Amino acid sequence: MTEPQTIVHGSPELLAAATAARLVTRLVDAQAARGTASVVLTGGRTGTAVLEQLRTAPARDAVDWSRVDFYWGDERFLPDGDPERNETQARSALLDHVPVTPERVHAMAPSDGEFGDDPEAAAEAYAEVLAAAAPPEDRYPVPTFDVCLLGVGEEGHTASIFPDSPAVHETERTVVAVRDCPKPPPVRVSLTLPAIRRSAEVWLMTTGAGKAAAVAMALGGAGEVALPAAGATGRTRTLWLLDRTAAEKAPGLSAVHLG
Ligand SMILES: O=C(O)[C@H](O)[C@@H](O)[C@H](O)[C@H](O)COP(=O)(O)O
Repeated sequence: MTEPQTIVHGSPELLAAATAARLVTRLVDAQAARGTASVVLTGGRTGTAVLEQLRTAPARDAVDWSRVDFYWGDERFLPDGDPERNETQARSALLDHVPVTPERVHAMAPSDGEFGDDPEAAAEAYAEVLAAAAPPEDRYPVPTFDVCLLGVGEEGHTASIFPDSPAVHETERTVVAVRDCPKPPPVRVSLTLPAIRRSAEVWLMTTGAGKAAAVAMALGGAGEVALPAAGATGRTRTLWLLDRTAAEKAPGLSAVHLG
């Protein structure tokens, strides 16, 4: 577990643009080191804004998009192409605009796909996708994602892991179905915290005064059951990327207040 670092940006727009630039550099560095890179995408306004900014970023094509593996931290369990699906929004924001390798875009199954309306089957299938991508020497069925992008909810959820939910108590499975999700739509598929924690770097990105209490609790030592975002840590780096309003209640933020 790495201690969280915090960077505070002057506005949500600046946070999205700066995080897009940060992601370009992270992916380029990974490809320089290994020839490939992997990123876990998130749903939500903030995560999608980052992809929108990435689409028009000047350095965008410093990344060899054909050698990036894309995963999702969670997905709304809806029919293929539904505008509310995180995959649909990510394709519209970025993936349809860069030369990705289709087989390297690892979307979670839709509710009208090969597993039908069975989110448990979709979750098990995605766990198998992760296991197949995991290096055998790691002896853990999840690859070491170079970066896992996550949003944060007002009550501290991240991905589709909500406070005191079955998902936050899950310690064995890497991907679970989520029902009765407090944030609509109610049925989802989500990585669990043990899976998220396999990431080299976890970046939690959030903006707005509505998130300030959750951010303050997470950075103030809250436990993951009450505040699941607090349990989203990377093996080499945990980075909280905030705008000023989301940071306003955080304890002793020694972060650099960037422009
Ligand atoms: O599918 C989802 O809804 C997301 O994965 C979810 O975890 C989201 O990231 C947070 O709810 C923050 O959303 P905002 O960035 O829109 O506040």
